[in-house]
Amino acid sequence: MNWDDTTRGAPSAPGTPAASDTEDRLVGSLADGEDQAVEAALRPKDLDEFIGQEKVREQLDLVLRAARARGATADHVLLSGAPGLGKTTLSMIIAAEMAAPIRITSGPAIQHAGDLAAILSSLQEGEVLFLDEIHRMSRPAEEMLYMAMEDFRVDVIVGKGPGATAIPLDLPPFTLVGATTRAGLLPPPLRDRFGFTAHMEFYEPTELERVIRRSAHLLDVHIEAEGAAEIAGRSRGTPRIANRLLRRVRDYAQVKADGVITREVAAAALGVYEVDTRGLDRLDRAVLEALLKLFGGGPVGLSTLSVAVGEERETVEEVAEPFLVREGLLARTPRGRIATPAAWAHLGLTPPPAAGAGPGGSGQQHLFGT
Ligand SMILES: Nc1ncnc2c1ncn2[C@@H]1O[C@H](COP(=O)(O)OP(=O)(O)OP(=O)(O)O)[C@@H](O)[C@H]1O
Repeated sequence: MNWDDTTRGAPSAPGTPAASDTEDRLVGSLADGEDQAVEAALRPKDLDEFIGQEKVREQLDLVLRAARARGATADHVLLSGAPGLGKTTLSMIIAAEMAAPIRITSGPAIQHAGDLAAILSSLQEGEVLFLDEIHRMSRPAEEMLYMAMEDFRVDVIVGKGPGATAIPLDLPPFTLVGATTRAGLLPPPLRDRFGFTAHMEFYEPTELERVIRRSAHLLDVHIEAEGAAEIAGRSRGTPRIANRLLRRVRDYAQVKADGVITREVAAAALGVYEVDTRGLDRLDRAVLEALLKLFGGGPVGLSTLSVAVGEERETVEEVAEPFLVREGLLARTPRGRIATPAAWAHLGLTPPPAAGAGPGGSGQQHLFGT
């Protein structure tokens, strides 16, 4: 495997999660330094080991088997889905299943067409090129990629201005695996050049339980089924978060218990880290509590809500809200943010009369801020 060392740590750009999602959040979905160090050991190595995503697995299995039977390089693959759902892992599995080497890089690392030409021209026949955050590649690089994907050829421009010449360069057949959190951000000409496109969904708690039990086994941690279920329920549908919570619970079990992760140990450990039964952390709960306790469940404007929580508007909007919306706890409406009945129930509070009717609900006449 060949890691392109410019891959990580590139500046963020529009379309990427807010910086605070990467910083000291146990339930953040982006990889932190510790995740990167242990993830390699926890990655499933083949499709059989890969848990969940049944449809994607079945379809990919067919694509790869057929290519192997033809003795051909596999079609280009586009994987879309939230961070931490297994896109990098699947790209490595594709390479392993095709017995091919893999090169890993990312869109932000390729700012010039020349960067891409250098990578493409050094690929071996059949190699898998994993391009993470493909939607963040520069325009000239993207255009070079069109021809490379379709004709296995690039035009290298030598010189500048009227004297510039395009020198065609043949490439060995390769498989591009592109990953993106937002397939909708890809220009159609790029999207259309992928032979197989898969969207990865958030995982069911039962699938995350299997991820956690498998990881516990690899980390040599003793975990009971109920302990795994407790962690799975708080993992926000994301294997990366499940594995991270498992490591924190393991620490707690080692220091405060006899090393075994039971339901009680998992619940107590995650209580210490302020990750609640649905996977909400301190920030998520602060937003919900302000919405319910200060504004009667809304509607309330984002700016007002952010001031009440003491956070930047962007942090509330980009870090806390997406998960609250996904969980059906908060709704964004043209009149402002509204808590749903599930939010009142989750915080154990009683909605005021005529409140808590959810999006489009009646009786909520007050509008705080904008
Ligand atoms: N289906 C799965 N079964 C078991 N473990 C998984 C699965 N999917 C992901 N994981 C684990 O979750 C962690 C994160 O996965 P991975 O790095 O592949 O996510 P990603 O989607 O590429 O994230 P990013 O977009 O941030 O790069 C890895 O440690 C991997 O082992």
